[in-house]
This record gives sequence, C-alpha cells and structure tokens, in this order.
Amino acid sequence: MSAGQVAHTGPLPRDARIYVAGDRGLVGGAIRRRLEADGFTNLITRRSAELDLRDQAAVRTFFREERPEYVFLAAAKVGGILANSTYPAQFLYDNLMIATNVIHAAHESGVRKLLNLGSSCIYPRMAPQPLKEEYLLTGPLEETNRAYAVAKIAAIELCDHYRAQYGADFISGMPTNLYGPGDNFDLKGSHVLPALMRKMVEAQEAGAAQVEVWGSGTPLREFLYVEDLAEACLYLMEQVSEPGPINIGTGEDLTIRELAELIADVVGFEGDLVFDASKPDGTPRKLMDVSKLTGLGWSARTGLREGIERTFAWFMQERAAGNIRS
Ligand SMILES: NC(=O)C1=CN([C@@H]2O[C@H](COP(=O)(O)OP(=O)(O)OC[C@H]3O[C@@H](n4cnc5c(N)ncnc54)[C@H](OP(=O)(O)O)[C@@H]3O)[C@@H](O)[C@H]2O)C=CC1
Ligand SMILES: C[C@H]1O[C@H](OP(=O)(O)OP(=O)(O)OC[C@H]2O[C@@H](n3cnc4c(=O)[nH]c(N)nc43)[C@H](O)[C@@H]2O)[C@@H](O)[C@@H](O)C1=O
Repeated sequence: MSAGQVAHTGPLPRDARIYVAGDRGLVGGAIRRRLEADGFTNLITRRSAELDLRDQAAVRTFFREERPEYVFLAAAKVGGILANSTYPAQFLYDNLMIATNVIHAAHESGVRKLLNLGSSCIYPRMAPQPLKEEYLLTGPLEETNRAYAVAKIAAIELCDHYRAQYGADFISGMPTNLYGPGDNFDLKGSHVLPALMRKMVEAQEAGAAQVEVWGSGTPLREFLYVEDLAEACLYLMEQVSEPGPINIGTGEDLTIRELAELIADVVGFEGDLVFDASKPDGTPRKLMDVSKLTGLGWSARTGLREGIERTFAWFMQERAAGNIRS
C-alpha cells in the first residue's frame, strides 16, 4: 500500500480480530461492552498484569502472536487534576511508552486500522472557545496536566506520521471529560464527577452537613457519557479515516459549581458545598467544538442529568456489592 492510500471505512466484519487495549478501564470497558452488544465475536483483551504495554518486547510478541486486525487504544495512565499534577513523570513516561509501543507494533504487524484516544487537554490553556481541532500546538498547555498532554500529542503525531510515511490507517479521537459506569471513584486519583458523587453519598450516610469541592467552582467543563463515547469510537473506526485529532463531546459545558449542584440533586444531598481554594482550578474552560464529528454524522445522545442518574444507579449497586475501584 502506498502512502496516502489508507482509508479503511465501512462496517467491521463481526468476526474481525479486535484488540481493545485497556478494557478494564472506564473507556475500554464501555467499548468492549458496545462491541459485544453489537455481536462482535473475536475480541482480544489483556489486563496490565498480563501485558504491560510499557514493555516493548512484550507488546511486539503479543501483536505477532495475536495478529489483531483492528485496535482501540484505550489503555493509558489516567487521573484527575491532583493525580496529574502529583505524578507528572509517570503520566509522561507511561503514556509515551504505551502509545509508542502499541502504535509501532500495530504498524509492524499490519493492523488494518487503529483508533488512538487522546483528551481535550491537548489544546492550549488559553485557546479560543470552543476548541477547534486546528488549535493544536498553537500555544502553551495547562500546567497541571502538561506532562500527560505532551504524551497525548505525541501519540497523535505518531498516528499522523505513520499514516504519511507508511500508509497506516491510524486515527485519533479526542474525548472531552468522561464519566459513567466503570469510572474511578478513588478520591485521590479520580476526576471531578465521580469524586463529588462519592463524597456526597458518604456525607449523606455520615450525616455530614457539608461536602468539599476543590478550587473556586468557576472552571467550566464539558462531560460526555462513556456509553456515547463508545458508540462514537465504533463510528470513527467504521466511518472515518483522516489525520489529526477529531473532537468527541457534547458541545455544552457548565461550571463546577453547577455540576456539584446537579449531582447533589440526583444523589439527594442537601448539605452545603464548601469550596477549597487551596486546590487547583486547572484550565478555566475547555469546551469542544464538535462540528467536525457532527458533520461526519455522529452526535451525543445522553443528557447530563440522565447520564449522572445512570452512573449513580451503577455506583450504588456496585458499591453494595463491594466492587468499587478505590
Ligand atoms: N476518563 C476521562 O475523563 C477521559 C479519558 N480519556 C482517554 O481515554 C482513555 C482511557 O481512559 P480511562 O478509561 O478513563 O482510564 P482508566 O484508568 O479507567 O483505564 C485505563 C486502562 O488502561 C490500562 N493500563 C494502564 N496502564 C497500563 C499498562 N502499563 N499496560 C497495560 N494496560 C494499562 C488499565 O489496565 P488494568 O486495569 O488492567 O490495570 C486500564 O484498563 C485514555 O487514553 C484517556 O486519555 C480522554 C478524555 C477523558
Ligand atoms: C479529563 C481531564 O481530566 C483532568 O483535567 P480536569 O478537567 O482539570 O480534571 P478534574 O476532573 O480532576 O477536575 C475538574 C475540575 O473540578 C474541580 N474539582 C472540584 N472538586 C473536585 C474533586 O473532588 N476531585 C477532582 N478531581 N476535581 C475536583 C477541579 O479542581 C477542577 O477545577 C486532567 O487529568 C486532564 O489531563 C484530562 O484529560
């Protein structure tokens, strides 16, 4: 195949060999469930304890032996604002190694198509809003997640250069902040939505009158339900073949204070919200411009309240069963 002749679009065969990297996580789990529900019969998965994707030799052997035809790259070192700013070396190293090893091995072993997942934090901190794909690399990054963002930008570059030089059909989706069943509820490592949900449930049970919300409450964030994201990933894999990031979001945002109030309403927490200004706010706003993806034919369907209600139901059920990650 010559460079540039790289488009693999159209429905994936139901018996295609598909590797979902990171299938025990929030995103990979939702992608695996989506594929199973759609009748895909030949899914390949590995836990990190079985295959450490930072290990180049192990990754190369895995791809040689398993010969996946399609790859959803949803394995990464991931966390909220505190984890990102406390462990920048690990966020940079792990994510560079995972992306480099998987993308290179996918190329070497002849993978037909790969979807690389990044994040909205790749865009400059003070980029105009909403964030268009073309704003990539036009200004300085947000300090609290610069290490993670640099690794995610490197992964986009790998996909684009392997496409240009080798004709590899590797594409990159950039989701906004995600939430849903399977999320990380560990208060030190998690993102804001699961953190506030857990804090409010625990405050209610303890009869506490207040819950602590980090920062000023004024930053704006956009939230996409992870089952919508999984649908978008399959859509991209089947319908889209082009270089550069493709934003995946809802195109709507709200303040952290508004988010906290909405979660309190769903959970039934009636106490006070106390804002801890000693904790970082992070990026003031990162609203995705999703017109590229909507123009290609996909848009999100789950409203924020509905998504939070479903996540809350899942959280309470899994918590009762002792299955919550923390
Ligand atoms: N959560 C969010 O809000 C957002 C996430 N994303 C992107 O989505 C992708 C997935 O994130 P998410 O599902 O939230 O993350 P999770 O932390 O929920 O899951 C991460 C997954 O990666 C696997 N993993 C981590 N390190 C390694 C390793 N060294 N070797 C093999 N597997 C490893 C884990 O495997 P195991 O469990 O077996 O250890 C786990 O299955 C990431 O690329 C992230 O950037 C983008 C935007 C927002
Ligand atoms: C997905 C995305 O996720 C991260 O970026 P972030 O959007 O800043 O992430 P966050 O969800 O942790 O915080 C959002 C906002 O919410 C506030 N906040 C209030 N109270 C809590 C709280 O209890 N926990 C957390 N985590 N945040 C809280 C917090 O102070 C901040 O203002 C990066 O990892 C980045 O790399 C990335 O890709």
